Amino acid sequence: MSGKLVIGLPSKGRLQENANAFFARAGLKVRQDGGRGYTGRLDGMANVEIAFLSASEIAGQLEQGIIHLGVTGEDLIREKLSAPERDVELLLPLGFGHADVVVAVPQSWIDVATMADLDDVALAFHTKRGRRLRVATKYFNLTRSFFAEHGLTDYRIVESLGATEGAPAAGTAEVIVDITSTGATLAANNLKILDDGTILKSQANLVASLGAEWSDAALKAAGEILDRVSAQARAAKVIEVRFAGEGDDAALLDELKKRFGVTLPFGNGVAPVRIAHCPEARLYDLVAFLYAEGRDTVTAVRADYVFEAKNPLRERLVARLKNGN
Ligand SMILES: Nc1ncnc2c1ncn2[C@@H]1O[C@H](COP(=O)(O)OP(=O)(O)OP(=O)(O)O)[C@@H](O)[C@H]1O
Ligand SMILES: O=P(O)(O)OC[C@H]1O[C@H](OP(=O)(O)OP(=O)(O)O)[C@H](O)[C@@H]1O
Ligand SMILES: [Mg+2]
Repeated sequence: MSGKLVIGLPSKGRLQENANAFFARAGLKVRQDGGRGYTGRLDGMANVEIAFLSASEIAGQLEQGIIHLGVTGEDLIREKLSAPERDVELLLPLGFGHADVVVAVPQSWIDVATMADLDDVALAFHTKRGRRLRVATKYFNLTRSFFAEHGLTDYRIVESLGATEGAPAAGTAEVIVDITSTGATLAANNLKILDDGTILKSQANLVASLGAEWSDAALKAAGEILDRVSAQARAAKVIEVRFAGEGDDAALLDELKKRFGVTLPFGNGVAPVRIAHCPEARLYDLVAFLYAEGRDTVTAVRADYVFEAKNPLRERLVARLKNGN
């Protein structure tokens, strides 16, 4: 290995578009080699290599330490890794790729609403038919552990790699475990989610491999990416407000902190320009207050980044790498 930071990104679809947008917000442009190649880079970061992979391959390569960082669904991390707590760190939920892994049964099963009801049905089914209730899924591990937590043992899994929601109507299974986002596919197949049948609320995460070879260059590149991401996220939450200072303004600044929830990123100094980061929802209240205080001009700018040397995200990665190996 070159010692570079290797990042696994989804190679297609909505996950890919959203992952690219996530890096772009942090000022990092994803470039695909040759336009459609399966490798790439981040503009301006010489020590980064990108591998375009399927979401499930990303989970596997994080486990094996082939890639350092990856963007993939939490569902795939929990399903494919034998010891996710030991082998990876979920650094940041990314706010896209939302999908719930759920247990669903035919809507016609009107007296089945909970996992306990399903347990009753499973026992009755076995007794009456002489065979066990079938659950169609590709989430073997999540299904086994969730069913075990609910004391449900009288079933068998039938592997389904696609069109899982069609299994009950096709007669290949009675129950399904699959992901749902809008619920349209379940509804179209006359299925309903059990009241306590949500196994996992998944979304895409930025995930770090703890078993990868972390060279100094790789760790430095990851640190810069995480700093940019944190700075952008912090900046997106506030608006920078400037107004004329009068005297040391200590009392006024204290009042701003109490009444408007602002932070004073550069402290209560004697500088004539006061800089306050105001929650967006409080901006006009703050401006009106400053007018009333005799500050005739207030400007509000959006900071592109609010960098902070102490970054819990980067520190957690470093701490996990120290402890985990
Ligand atoms: N509506 C959706 N359909 C499919 N996946 C979704 C949906 N919403 C979110 N996801 C998430 O996207 C990830 C799966 O992505 P994708 O289907 O590209 O990967 P894959 O399963 O490896 O590839 P393939 O579907 O080609 O086998 C999972 O983490 C899943 O939870
Ligand atoms: O709740 P919904 O919004 O209806 O989404 C859920 C469906 O979307 C996915 O399939 P997709 O069409 O992406 O095809 P895939 O199975 O090939 O990934 C998933 O496998 C579900 O079947
Ligand atoms: Mg898919």
